[in-house]
Amino acid sequence: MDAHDIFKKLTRGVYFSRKNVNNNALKKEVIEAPVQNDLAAEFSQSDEEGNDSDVEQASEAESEEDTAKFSYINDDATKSTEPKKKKKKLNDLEAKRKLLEQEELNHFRNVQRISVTGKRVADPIRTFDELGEKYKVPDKLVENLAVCGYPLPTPIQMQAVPIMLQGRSLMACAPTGSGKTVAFLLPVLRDLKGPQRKGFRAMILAPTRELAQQIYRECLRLSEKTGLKIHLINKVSQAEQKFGEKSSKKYDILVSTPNRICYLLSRDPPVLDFSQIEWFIVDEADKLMEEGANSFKEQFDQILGACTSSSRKVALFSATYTVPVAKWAIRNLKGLVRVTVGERNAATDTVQQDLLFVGSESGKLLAFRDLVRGGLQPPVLVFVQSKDRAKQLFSELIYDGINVDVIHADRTQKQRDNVVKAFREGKIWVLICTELMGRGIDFKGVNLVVNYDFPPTPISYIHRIGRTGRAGRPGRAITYFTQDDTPNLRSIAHIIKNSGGKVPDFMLTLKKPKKSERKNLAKRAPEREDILTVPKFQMKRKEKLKKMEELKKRKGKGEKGSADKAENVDDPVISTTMKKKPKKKTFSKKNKKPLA
Ligand SMILES: Nc1ncnc2c1ncn2[C@@H]1O[C@H](COP(=O)(O)OP(=O)(O)OP(=O)(O)O)[C@@H](O)[C@H]1O
Repeated sequence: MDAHDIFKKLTRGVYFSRKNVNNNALKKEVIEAPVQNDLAAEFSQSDEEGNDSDVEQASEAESEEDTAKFSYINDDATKSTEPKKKKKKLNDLEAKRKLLEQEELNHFRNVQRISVTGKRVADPIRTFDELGEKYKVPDKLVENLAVCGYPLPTPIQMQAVPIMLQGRSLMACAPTGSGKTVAFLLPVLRDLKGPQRKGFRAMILAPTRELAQQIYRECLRLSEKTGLKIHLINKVSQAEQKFGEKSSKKYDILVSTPNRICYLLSRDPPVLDFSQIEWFIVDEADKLMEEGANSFKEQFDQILGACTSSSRKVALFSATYTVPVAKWAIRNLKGLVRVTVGERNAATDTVQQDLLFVGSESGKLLAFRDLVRGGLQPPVLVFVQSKDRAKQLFSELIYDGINVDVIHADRTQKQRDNVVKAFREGKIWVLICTELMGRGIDFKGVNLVVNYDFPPTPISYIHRIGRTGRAGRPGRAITYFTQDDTPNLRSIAHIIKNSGGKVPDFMLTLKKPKKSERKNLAKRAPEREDILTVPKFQMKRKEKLKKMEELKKRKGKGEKGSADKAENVDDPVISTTMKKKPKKKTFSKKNKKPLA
């Protein structure tokens, strides 16, 4: 008879329960025993999530160990613990494997500077080839990516594409020029699974016509040979004729600006039908959802309201993050995932940024001429705060013999198209523009952005300077400022510092402007002296003559029809000019000479 048998005899009839056992002694034993799951030790250095699960596992192990002790009095105890131990070992191995995977995933996201918020978020992809295996993305689409010259996904593509392929709504923020267009086009093209003649199933909204055109072109390139039909509303008058009841059924994807769509939706009967829309994509979401006078919010709500399908998903993309958009998304989008690449509201770190104090308005012109004299590397984009100032600067630079042109909302669609095309083709070296070109436009290889007029908001600064330094290329941005620009100087200095640039210390400690002051600046740019080198009295005579000529011309013409107006209302700045009679101005390019 061994000790075990003696113990059994002595304790016959005694019932053991958890209460009867000396808990403290038992616990001590469990803790001091070589814990079977060595995970706790191994992952003690892991992140918060890992540690949490370690704690859970340790307590699970503890309770299982307890059970083993109590079952000791049972005759069959030894037999029954065997499979349990095996199962536990398997569970532990599985848990260990999962933890390792999670660790590796977290590390990968950290390296790519991807952060995600949401439940059960899809893992990021490392290569485009993975899309075929995991998400059944057709070979054709993957081949098109290679043809476009995209060998590997950018961080936003790595994470946004699988999330959208999971069928989840998304709010994505990633730096300017980081490939957000492909990030939303690719999953949409996969999800629509070829043409179906059901009418529009995806819609992409952009704030300006130029950006809508650019997205349309990228969509055509990526959807090559998929059979999907994409439509860009260029002219509302044409669209009205085009979208009869049947003809609109043949298109799968619509790309447009909000005003054009709203105009067509408000026709009686409505020219567009959005009841089949599955994907509602908003590029530059913070711009399109901005509240206040001259904003797009009303149009945004109207369009979203027309997308009545229960399977509708929404994806919001921008380089800048605003709290109202995040709040709206959290409140309205089921199963939302939020993705941010890098720091929120940061400038691209591939752009070398400089701030230059120019003293006065005339100092800006001197500084720009100095820049040209020192050698300018085209293409160059120059931002000013208004159409009038764009025209003034153009008149100055054209007489300097600079190969320059100008784009703003007063120019006709044809003129705007021609200018963009010429700039893309390198026929224009310096392009003067307004906020109209500040967002989304992807001119390949812009070497320099000049903020001739200080940006109205830090957000505008990030987008404007993001026209250079795109897709990992280096770029440069110079921002002129005068005493009048001090209110926003502090925030912009911080943006420069945060992206690795150097700024004088005093700028970082300038007084913070009041909220009301910032709001006013965002709404209305400061009054500035005209851009001119000709004495003022000569200019006034010239202006009088010009105005008289314009009056004569206008008398000969009637007002434009409402459809024409809808063509010309891409951005809020333009819509304010709708009330005025259209001015027409043509620019002589006779004096254009290439840069010396
Ligand atoms: N995977 C990729 N590999 C290399 N280049 C890419 C890749 N994806 C996109 N690009 C290129 O990167 C450039 C910028 O892309 P895109 O215009 O989509 O940027 P974005 O993030 O939308 O910028 P913005 O915020 O200014 O609108 C484009 O010229 C595009 O062709």
